[in-house]
Amino acid sequence: MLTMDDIVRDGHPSLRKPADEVILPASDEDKEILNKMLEFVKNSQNPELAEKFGLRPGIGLAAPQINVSKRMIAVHVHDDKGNLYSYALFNPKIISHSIERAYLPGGEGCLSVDEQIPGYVPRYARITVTATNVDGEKIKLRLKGLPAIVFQHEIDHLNGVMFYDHINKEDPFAEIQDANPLS
Ligand SMILES: OCN(O)CCCc1ccccc1
Ligand code: NI
Repeated sequence: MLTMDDIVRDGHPSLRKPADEVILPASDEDKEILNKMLEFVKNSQNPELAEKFGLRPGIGLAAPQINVSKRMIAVHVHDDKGNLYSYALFNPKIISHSIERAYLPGGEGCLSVDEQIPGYVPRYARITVTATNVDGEKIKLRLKGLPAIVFQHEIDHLNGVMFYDHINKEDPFAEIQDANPLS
């Protein structure tokens, strides 16, 4: 199983390198890696396992964070209605998005960033994502709320972008145009 020892930290070149498209159909190795990524995210949200293995809770993970420069992400998060969004995806792509933006009033964190970096991270409020799941099926997702935020955070990782790149350097908590804070 993956642990925090497998997660590279800010400053590691993999976090700033655009990741490569996964050749489909995916190899058994790539499927194994992606399944382990989703398992890590689920484990990190299990208090017993997180405690036992020293896992920092996370709602997503991108392959560059485990030093695999491939376009693979895992997400395991509930929206504000309690719907579960649990996905292990190859080559996710945002094909359209709202003009309206959204942000988490408490800011964001990252398993690859050990310190807190305060500030609003402006994201699109709604996105449409296409991808191929770990079973090889093409999927299209229309996302809003926290799931939309997480997917953007993970897809940023595939493009070498970190959450704090989006924070206003002059005033981290400056008002964001056309944006609503997620409750
Ligand atoms: O890349 C995954 N990761 O570092 C774990 C935290 C993910 C995350 C945290 C806050 C808002 C959106 C996404
Ligand atoms: Ni992250």
